[in-house]
Amino acid sequence: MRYLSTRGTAPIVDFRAATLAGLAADGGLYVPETWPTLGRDSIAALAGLSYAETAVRVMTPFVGDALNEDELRSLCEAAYGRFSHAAVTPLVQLDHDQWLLELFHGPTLAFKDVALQLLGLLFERFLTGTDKHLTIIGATSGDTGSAAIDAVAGRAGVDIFMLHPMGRVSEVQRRQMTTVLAPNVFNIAIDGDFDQAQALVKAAFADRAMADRYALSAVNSINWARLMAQVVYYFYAAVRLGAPERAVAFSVPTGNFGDVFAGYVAAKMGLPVAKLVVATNVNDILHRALSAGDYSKAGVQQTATPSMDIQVSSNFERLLFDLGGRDGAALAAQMQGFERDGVLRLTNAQREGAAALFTSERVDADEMTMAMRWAAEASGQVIDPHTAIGLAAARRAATTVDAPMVTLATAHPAKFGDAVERAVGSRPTLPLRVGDLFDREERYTSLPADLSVIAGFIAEHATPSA
Ligand SMILES: Cc1ncc(COP(=O)(O)O)c(C=O)c1O
Ligand SMILES: N[C@@H](CCOP(=O)(O)O)C(=O)O
Repeated sequence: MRYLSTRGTAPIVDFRAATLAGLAADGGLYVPETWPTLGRDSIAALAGLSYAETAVRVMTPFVGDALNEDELRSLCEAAYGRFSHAAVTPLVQLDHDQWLLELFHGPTLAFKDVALQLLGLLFERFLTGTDKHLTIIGATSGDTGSAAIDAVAGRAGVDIFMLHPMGRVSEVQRRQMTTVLAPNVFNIAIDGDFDQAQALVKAAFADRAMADRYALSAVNSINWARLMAQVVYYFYAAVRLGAPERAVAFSVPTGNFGDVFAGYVAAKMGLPVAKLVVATNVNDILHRALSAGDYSKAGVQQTATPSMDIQVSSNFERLLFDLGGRDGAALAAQMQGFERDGVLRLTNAQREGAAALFTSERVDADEMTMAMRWAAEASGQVIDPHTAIGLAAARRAATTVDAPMVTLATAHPAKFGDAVERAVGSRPTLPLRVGDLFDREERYTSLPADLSVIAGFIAEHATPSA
């Protein structure tokens, strides 16, 4: 399998190179040259397989000859062996049509672990036997940071610099990052929002001298390997609910459009997906894009769902590229216009293509609270606020979708104890596995949202690549 850039001018690369690079040299995102498909028989044959084995079957076509099947299997077994639930991503039924897919049983209690546990191992595997040293630079609105840090802390050949927006993540999220004191982990609290953090990361990659000197790599969902690993749970869940005989719909609380784009990839691979519901909070750029073709920036509002307080959704570029006829030059012009003016109008082809599979819902704070209460009252499930945005959207969309509806439960409720307590009146307990989080020493550096300052900090602490 080979990977090309959405902006059309970077060299085409294999899976190993796409994983190690993260972002393509022309500023675009890597996508597979073609979408591999799994036929009905192959999908039916996933029934009853373990999560790790399902992952091997779904990911093998994307990995190509970068790993043989046994190597991929041993990485998957190691990655998913660290999850606290035997099913890795269990399904929970809420009522006749509504289900939750619990994606938070990994070490840092959010769906990011599903991909990042594997990505940490892929980095290690691809660096073994080389003298290359990777410098990971990432941006987080709360969950990617801790999952990425857990995946690479203490590993040889890798340093990680993680930017989070100061004061805009929950205390549990912050402590999960800042209490990891491994010498290769550098937490940076920037004076700005997540969009600024993400823009700084992309600007660092655009500085080709810096990117090459430090072998910059990405752990955000701009890295294709992240999305590839997230495709797996769509298959795993759908097969348990009757696929390929029965189509299944998914509601996905959305920020950077990575998780829901993985659902699009699953559909492209042949999984019968009845609908993908893109659920946003009041930071609704994706809802406006999908319902009215208007992808234009508005100021970011702080909400009880901090991980979704995003207005520039990186992976939307991948969708626009695929639906726009895979024309790198046209997409580059569209994205440059967006970067310049903060406005992008979808073409008719992009709008119609999106409408065939996606629908979108904007969910406000009251509806989020109602969804948390409904889950608690109807089925005794305490859900986190992000999941509640997805569930509120799922219940609205269910009136027009004739299929089982699965909401992706993206974080453990204890990560957002204050918001959960406000909604349902009791505070969820942190699982024992996070240990003495509130007693541990924290370490982070506060810096302005300024590339030259961030680059200076990296130059001071990172190891240049061989
Ligand atoms: C708990 C939670 N839910 C939902 C999202 C949104 O996912 P995505 O950015 O892949 O759209 C995030 C952040 O990415 C998150 O941390
Ligand atoms: N919500 C995310 C934002 C970054 O998303 P990613 O999936 O692109 O890494 C977070 O928790 O950091």
